[in-house]
Amino acid sequence: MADAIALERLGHAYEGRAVLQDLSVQVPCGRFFVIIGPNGSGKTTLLKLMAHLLPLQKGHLTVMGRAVGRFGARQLARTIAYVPQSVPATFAFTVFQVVMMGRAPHLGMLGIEGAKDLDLGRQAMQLAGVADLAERRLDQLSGGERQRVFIARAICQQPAIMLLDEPTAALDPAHQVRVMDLMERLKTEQGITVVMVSHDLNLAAMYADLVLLLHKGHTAGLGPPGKVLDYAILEEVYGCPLVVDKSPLGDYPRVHLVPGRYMRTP
Ligand SMILES: Nc1ncnc2c1ncn2[C@@H]1O[C@H](COP(=O)(O)OP(=O)(O)OP(=O)(O)O)[C@@H](O)[C@H]1O
Repeated sequence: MADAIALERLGHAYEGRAVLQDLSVQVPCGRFFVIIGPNGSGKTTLLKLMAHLLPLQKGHLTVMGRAVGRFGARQLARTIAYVPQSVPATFAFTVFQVVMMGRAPHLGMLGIEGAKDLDLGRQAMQLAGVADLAERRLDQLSGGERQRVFIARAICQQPAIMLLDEPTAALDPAHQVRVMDLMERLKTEQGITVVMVSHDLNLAAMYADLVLLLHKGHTAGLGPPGKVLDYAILEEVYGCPLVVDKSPLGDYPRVHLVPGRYMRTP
């Protein structure tokens, strides 16, 4: 299977401080790929590099077999949709207007939306569960509602690859499952490649085909959840005790945090 994204010896530094080092990773087309790792391990930086929101400093990055720098902005926007970690609340547009921005790379010279574009916008709002908020302004929404609006915008963009930075962080359990199920459906029914940063190890366990565990800008684990979500690997990377057992729902690892009081010796 071709790779949706391939990194070769990728490195990145901010003001001379290296945050990603020598990363070589392939994301095969049509897979659900989840990036996990401690705070500051480089997950968002990696996702922004994949989206070409940060300039490539070191190494190679190809998207659908083509060097990322060789894409025009419009072409890249038709290929990749990016949902940021936090979205500005002070955005004086309505939900529907924001969702329709996802159509921009598909519109003609005059930028006029047709009936098909408007339908796709409404469908995307339905799928992300924000249809009833269509006429509300973004600054009148809760954090979780705003997050779902940006997911709707990404769906409306009809990309081949979805990059999502902690899309479930502000969501209640029902909306978390809804977003994860939706991404799984986009993968299964439309062959979309989903790359997601998450701190939720159990969501990663249940939905990911492949998990990348980052530690201080390096790969500490890469493979199916059953291989990467191993307690010894996780404890070493996160630096805290964890218990991993088997989910009652199926053949998935399940990760438990361990309260400090269980670690004290009597
Ligand atoms: N614009 C920036 N300028 C300087 N340093 C930055 C910048 N953005 C991120 N960093 C630093 O780079 C490192 C990696 O940051 P990044 O946001 O990629 O981590 P992360 O794994 O996504 O973290 P988190 O789980 O907390 O969201 C951190 O040490 C962070 O402080």
